Amino acid sequence: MNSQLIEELDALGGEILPANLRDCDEIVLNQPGFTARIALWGGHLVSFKPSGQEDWLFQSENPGGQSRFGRRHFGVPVCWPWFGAHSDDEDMPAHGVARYFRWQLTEVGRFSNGDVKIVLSLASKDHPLIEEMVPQAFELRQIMRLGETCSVQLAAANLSDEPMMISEALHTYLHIGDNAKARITGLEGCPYVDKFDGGAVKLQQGAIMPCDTLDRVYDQAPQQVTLHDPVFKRTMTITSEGSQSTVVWNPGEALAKLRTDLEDDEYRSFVCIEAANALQHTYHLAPGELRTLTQTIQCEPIGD
Ligand SMILES: O=P(O)(O)OC[C@H]1O[C@@H](O)[C@H](O)[C@@H](O)[C@@H]1O
Repeated sequence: MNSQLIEELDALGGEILPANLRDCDEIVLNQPGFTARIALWGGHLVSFKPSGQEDWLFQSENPGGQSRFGRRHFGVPVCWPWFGAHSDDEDMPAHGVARYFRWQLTEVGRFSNGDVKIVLSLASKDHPLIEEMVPQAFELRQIMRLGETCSVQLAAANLSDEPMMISEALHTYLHIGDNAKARITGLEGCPYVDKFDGGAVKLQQGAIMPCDTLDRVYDQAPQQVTLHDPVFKRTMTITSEGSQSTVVWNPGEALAKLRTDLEDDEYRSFVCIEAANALQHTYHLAPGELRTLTQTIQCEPIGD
């Protein structure tokens, strides 16, 4: 890794530590107001923990599948260039390739208001296996902005001379005190595809509560959704830009027990609210085109 970047990270109060995640390095940031961790494997923002608060992001205790395409459940995985199963090849891993490769740290600094800026990139040309799996050349960049709020912007460029078919998500695992008590508002009246009910199309009636056994792709969703957590006594506002679908996922008890890459009880401690473009919002990224998808989390305490 470039020594200037390491010096810049050091000046920010950050360091790179060897982690146990696929033996890949992790960036650890210690700031006066928060700590954060970013795994270069998969380019995951793993943890964002403001001082005196519970982490905003969930991390599974389970190390996940140890194969090349083993899944890990924490932080903000990037699903790209496909969301869910591959459209015509069942041997391809779920949710694309971006979360299974090592990203490069390319920039470290601050925004003008003092927020920390970390930029990671993943270029297909640097990974022969990606070139085998995805015919078109591309480059991805994530700009993480960490301060009073926490945001991830994914920028994707098609560097080939053919269009690319894209579905995508920032698959954020939000950390909650108890999924039976947490509630999501903002999606009332939106149509959704219920993946736990054979893809039936339904209309959201009222708030989502409990946050249990949900695998839903919402369409025409507003760009802002709120997660109310009476146990951690906070509300999180999740704002998306560049997203036409909002995915809400919690595996529930039965599915969690079947999974070997998640501990049995962990479904109680997270709900995923994902900024996405999926199903009918799959789109063509033209040669030379760049698109961005952004998700920002804000958090407010709930008084007693
Ligand atoms: O286990 P994975 O591949 O990380 O995916 C978790 C879930 O991610 C959600 O976004 C999908 O809608 C679910 O169908 C999927 O099960």
